[in-house]
Amino acid sequence: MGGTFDPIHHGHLVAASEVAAEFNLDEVIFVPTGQPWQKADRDVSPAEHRYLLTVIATASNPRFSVSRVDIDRGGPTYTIDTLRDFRTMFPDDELFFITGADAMAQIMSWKNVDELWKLAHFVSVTRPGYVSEDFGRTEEISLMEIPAMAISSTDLRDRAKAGKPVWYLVPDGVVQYINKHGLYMANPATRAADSAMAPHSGHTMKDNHQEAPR
Ligand SMILES: Nc1ncnc2c1ncn2[C@@H]1O[C@H](COP(=O)(O)OP(=O)(O)OP(=O)(O)O)[C@@H](O)[C@H]1O
Ligand SMILES: O=C(O)c1ccc[n+]([C@@H]2O[C@H](COP(=O)([O-])O)[C@@H](O)[C@H]2O)c1
Repeated sequence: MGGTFDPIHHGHLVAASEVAAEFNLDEVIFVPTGQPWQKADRDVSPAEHRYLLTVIATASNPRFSVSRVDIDRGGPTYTIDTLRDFRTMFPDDELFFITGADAMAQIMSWKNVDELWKLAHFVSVTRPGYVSEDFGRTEEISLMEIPAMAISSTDLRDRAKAGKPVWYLVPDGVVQYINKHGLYMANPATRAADSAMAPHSGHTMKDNHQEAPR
């Protein structure tokens, strides 16, 4: 399952879990993007933060793991490269690529799209607000309904910036990592000061800090 994961949230995790159960997958490998070229018009957090957030969020599930291939390759991330790398790493395995309906709707704009179908079977899960589409490629794309999770990373970043809670929309460890590193804050100077702070220093950041639920 590829994604920018800025930050990873329960929508991603439920999608992965549902597809793993439905298709009897041995493992779901989360692949954070290096440079998501179709998001070049917006700020994307450094890959190392997104990678660690993904590791934290998936750590409790023995069938979940995280790959650095797209980050370590460098340059813009194309799924054609991801799948070629995975085919090399797992020559005898059946490969699936998990997307949400919004990502699937854009797939015809992806690099070398005609070759993608030969490298993996695509599973597109439902996502609130988007229409599921298989472009008539019923052999290559499975559409799957999952419990509706109206969560997006964009909304989470906006909430964190506005000082609204993100608790329970993401795993607890993701909230703690966001706090520790001051991710998505309005003021980068404040972010640098906060990320240098030791945990439990007594400092409170009323505008940005995610207060723990009481
Ligand atoms: N709530 C969700 N339900 C189902 N699929 C999702 C959901 N959120 C994301 N996905 C899918 O997960 C993959 C990675 O998504 P991505 O990391 O871009 O998250 P996002 O929430 O869409 O981020 P952003 O709001 O920053 O664009 C994509 O295939 C996307 O369609
Ligand atoms: O290959 C492409 O050209 C391409 C274009 C856009 C997105 N993708 C992949 O789609 C996955 C979801 O992307 P995103 O931007 O929704 O996080 C992620 O693995 C991206 O690398 C791939």
